[in-house]
Amino acid sequence: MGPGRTTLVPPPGAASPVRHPEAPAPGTLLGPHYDQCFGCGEGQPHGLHLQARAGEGVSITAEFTVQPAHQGAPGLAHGGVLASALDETLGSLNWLLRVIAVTGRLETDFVRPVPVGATLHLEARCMGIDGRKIYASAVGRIDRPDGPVAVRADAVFIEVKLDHFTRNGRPEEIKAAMADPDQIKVARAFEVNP
Ligand SMILES: CCCCCCCCCC(=O)SCCNC(=O)CCNC(=O)[C@H](O)C(C)(C)COP(=O)(O)OP(=O)(O)OC[C@H]1O[C@@H](n2cnc3c(N)ncnc32)[C@H](O)[C@@H]1OP(=O)(O)O
Repeated sequence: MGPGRTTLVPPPGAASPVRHPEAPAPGTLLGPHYDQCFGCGEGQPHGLHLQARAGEGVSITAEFTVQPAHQGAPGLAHGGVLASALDETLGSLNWLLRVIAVTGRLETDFVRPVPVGATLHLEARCMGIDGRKIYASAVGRIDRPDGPVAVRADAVFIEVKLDHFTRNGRPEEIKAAMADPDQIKVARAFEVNP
C-alpha cells in the first residue's frame, strides 16, 4: 500500500512494540534531540520548547505551554502548532524503541480550541510495528494530565538510517551537527546497530 493510502491502524500480524532494554527509565526527562528543533530545541527561540518524559512501556508524556507566538486566531493556538506538538511527542517514542524514524503520515483531530497560556499535557503510545512502519497514537489534554481532550492524532512513522539526514539536510546545519559532541551522543543513542 503506497503513501497516502497507508492505514493508521496496525495491520493484523503487526508486532507488539518492545521497549529497548537500554531505554531511559520511566519518568526520565528526555531532553532535546536537537538544540534547533522547532518542537523541543532549547536554542530555538520560535519553538515549542516541548518537554518529553519516558513513560511506562513504549509511551511518552510531554508538556508544552502555548505562547503568544503560537497563535492562529486571537488568543488561540494555531492548529499546525498543535499538530507539531503531537508530532514531536510521537517522534519521541524513538528514544524508547531506539530506532530512527520520521513521520510518514499524521492525522489530527482538533477537538477543543486551546487558549494562549494553556499547557497541553500530551501522551503518546506505540500501537504496533510492521517492518519499517511504526504505528502510534497521541492525545493532548488542557492544563492537567486528566484535563479535557483538545487534540488527538494517529500516525505512521517510517524507520530510516542516519544517512536520511546527512543526505537530505542543508550542508551548513549537517556540518555543525556532526561537529557537536552532544549531537553525536544523541545519534548513538538511537542507533541499534552502530
Ligand atoms: C532522530 C529522532 C527524531 C525524534 C523527534 C522527531 C520529531 C519530529 C518528527 C518529524 O516531523 S520527521 C519530519 C517529517 N517527515 C519527513 O520529512 C519524511 C519525508 N518522507 C521521506 O523522507 C520518505 O517518504 C520516507 C523516508 C518516509 C519513506 O521513503 P522510503 O523510500 O524509505 O519508503 P519506501 O517507499 O521504501 O516505503 C517503505 C514502507 O513505508 C511505507 N511508507 C512510505 N512512505 C510513507 C508515508 N509517507 N506514509 C505512510 N507510509 C509510508 C510504504 O508504503 C512501505 O510500506 P510497505 O513496506 O508495507 O510496502
